[in-house]
Amino acid sequence: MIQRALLSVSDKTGLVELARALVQLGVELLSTGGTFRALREAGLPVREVSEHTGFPEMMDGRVKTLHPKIHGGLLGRRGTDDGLMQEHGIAPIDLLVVNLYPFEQTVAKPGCTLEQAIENIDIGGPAMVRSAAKNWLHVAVLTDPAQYAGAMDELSRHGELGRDTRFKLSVAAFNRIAQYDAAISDYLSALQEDGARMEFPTQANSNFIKVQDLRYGENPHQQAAFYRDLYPVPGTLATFRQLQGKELSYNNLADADTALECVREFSEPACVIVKHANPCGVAVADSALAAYELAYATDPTSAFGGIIAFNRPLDAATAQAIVSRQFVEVIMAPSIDPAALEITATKTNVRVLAIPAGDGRNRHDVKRIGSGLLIQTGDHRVVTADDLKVVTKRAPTAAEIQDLLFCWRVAKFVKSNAIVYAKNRQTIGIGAGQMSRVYSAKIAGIKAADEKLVVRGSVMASDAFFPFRDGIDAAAAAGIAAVIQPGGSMRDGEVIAAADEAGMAMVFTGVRHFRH
Ligand SMILES: NC(=O)c1ncn([C@@H]2O[C@H](COP(=O)(O)O)[C@@H](O)[C@H]2O)c1NC=O
Repeated sequence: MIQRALLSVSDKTGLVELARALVQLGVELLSTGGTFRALREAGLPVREVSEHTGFPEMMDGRVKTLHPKIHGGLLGRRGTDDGLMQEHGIAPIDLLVVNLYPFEQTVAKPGCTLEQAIENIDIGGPAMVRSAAKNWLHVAVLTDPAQYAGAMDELSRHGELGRDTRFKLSVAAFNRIAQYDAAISDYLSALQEDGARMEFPTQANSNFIKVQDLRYGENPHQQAAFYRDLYPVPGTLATFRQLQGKELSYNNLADADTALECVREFSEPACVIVKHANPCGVAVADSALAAYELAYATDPTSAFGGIIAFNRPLDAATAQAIVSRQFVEVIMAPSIDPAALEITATKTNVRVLAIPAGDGRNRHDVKRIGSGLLIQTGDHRVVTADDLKVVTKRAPTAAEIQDLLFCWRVAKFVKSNAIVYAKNRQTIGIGAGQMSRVYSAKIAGIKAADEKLVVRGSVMASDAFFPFRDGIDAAAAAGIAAVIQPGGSMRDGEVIAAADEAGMAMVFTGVRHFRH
């Protein structure tokens, strides 16, 4: 039975409704300054904590609830500590409603000072939350207005919050405290003496929320689950809505991430098909359907069972073209037209994801290694025509520049060593993940030949510089007309000479896009 509740909240959403329902159930209310005033103004019977403890709130609210009568009331074991509690005049508190000073929101504001941040570190709130959550067998704790309705419903039906509910609320409370402390630690450990923030703080904390268990990991003998950031960036993969299809697998999600990131590189209608972490076909065209047709044509063999991403809504014609032609694991787009969904529904296994618009990206890339993490800022560098340095006698034509930039954007998402051939903003051969660049170039050529795509007059992107002229010689022999690459090799002179001998145009970006 809940006889007494303490309410102390910064976010007063839903407070009065909750308190009114508690009063109707005969619960005695205790409260701190601002919360007390809000309840009083709503005409509800409530006693101030300071009256209850006989000790005033002081130090601008730094000390309000830090008192044995409060913590004893929250921590006392009913049935074990009753005598002690009576002896010391400690009344049990059965329900705690607390949400904390808005530290996260405060430090997110531009220009937030250290002093403002420090004053928004809640001390008494988390202390009470910990006391109540530890004593979950006897005490219930609400730390989020989103929990109020469910709690009120259960209370009105059963007159109390059951054991299961109290345990879940206790776990949620400790999770909230962990998030809160991580936010404080993140903020302070990134702060430098001059007030600037370090890119990489002295401690890296993480708060990830489980979205779902996965059937298995990369392989069936591995277990897996999918977690998202506590605060996902709008437009990133974790914000997806699955509209139909089988449960997503570990590999689906990993590949979908590459497909989404790649397709968002383009502002015109684009389609990216990913297989085993690499794009196997990418194209830009006047419509999603035309882009899909071209992307598919790059490598139909690999596109089988692929992940297909669009940067435009999925329409019925495109959905029809896909499902009538190929086996596909995942189709993703910013939104899915209802008519397209009717078509994909005929293939019940196909996972269809809507990823709401938003071009946010995670600031950091993280890779787990044995007992450690490698953290880097994301590879968000965009190369434009103005960044290109022509190094050959022949400068690329306007059409070649368009293809070179297209090809370069694709190469950024191909595992190194990456070589991409393209023409008319369609990939026509992709060589990925080889340990030597010349082999990636050979594979790109083989793929184009296998699909009977014409290499002559195409352009080539290389994610890093050519260490020797052999890659250029091979490309020239295949008919490549122009090349984009970072430059910077010791043998750039030889490489440029090879291009000049073949009458090729070559541009340097000065930027490398390794991807491992
Ligand atoms: N100092 C204390 O003893 C203390 N006890 C509760 N608080 C916080 O004070 C806030 C509510 O204050 P008010 O009721 O005055 O609006 C809550 O966010 C609560 O977590 C405290 N504030 C900071 O530590």
